[in-house]
Amino acid sequence: MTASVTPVLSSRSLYRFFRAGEEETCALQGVGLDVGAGETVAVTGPSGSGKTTLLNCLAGLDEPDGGAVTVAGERLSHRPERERGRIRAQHIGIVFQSGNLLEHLTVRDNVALVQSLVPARPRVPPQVLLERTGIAHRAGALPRQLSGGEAARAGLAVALANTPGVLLADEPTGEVDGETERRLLALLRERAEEGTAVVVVTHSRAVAAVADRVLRLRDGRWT
Ligand SMILES: Nc1ncnc2c1ncn2[C@@H]1O[C@H](COP(=O)(O)OP(=O)(O)OP(=O)(O)O)[C@@H](O)[C@H]1O
Repeated sequence: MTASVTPVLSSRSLYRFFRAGEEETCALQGVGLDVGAGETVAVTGPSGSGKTTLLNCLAGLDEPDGGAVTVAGERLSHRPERERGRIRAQHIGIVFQSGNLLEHLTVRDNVALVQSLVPARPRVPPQVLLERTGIAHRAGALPRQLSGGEAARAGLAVALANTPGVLLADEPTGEVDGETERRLLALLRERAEEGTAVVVVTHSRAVAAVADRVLRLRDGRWT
């Protein structure tokens, strides 16, 4: 897959520090990244190397202490939360380990809610999306009634609900069996082929194998 010339997602020299008492951790130390439309980038690295911190900054869920994030030509970092929320809803789908499902809504209604946030967007009907992610049979279930693998599939359906230009996924296949992993990977590839820029944090070789580029973080820097 060849990336387009203009990146859909960019980070420039990202820094993020965490302070706990006397101790300071430099979770990100000048991380740059450009991801083009249709490109899939896998981010690997040991525990504590900064992968989740990077994804949080790329999603606008966390603010970097230095550097900038740009999505679809708009600066995402160092903007009020309300504006970051708007940019996220328009351009970014997120699959996080902590889950992206609202507990009081069924799987189907979680998808429908996300789609209602940006009404003008062309998109796949919820039922079709749930079938493609292999979770249609649990459409009426609440998140707490799902197994880990089912929750992963439902989470991907929600992340893809608005046909986002950027998909950020933290270990999306962490809790699924081999067959489900193949199915989710096929879906990620399909989205990338339709033009989505995908960044996936993973320890899985199968996931890294389908990526166009595999980047490795260590101590908050690319190695
Ligand atoms: N909110 C926080 N407060 C203090 N330190 C933090 C915070 N979040 C992350 N860190 C520290 O920043 C570093 C990077 O953490 P991060 O979660 O990004 O790593 P990771 O590569 O995703 O790890 P894992 O593979 O174990 O999920 C770690 O040393 C972690 O302890």
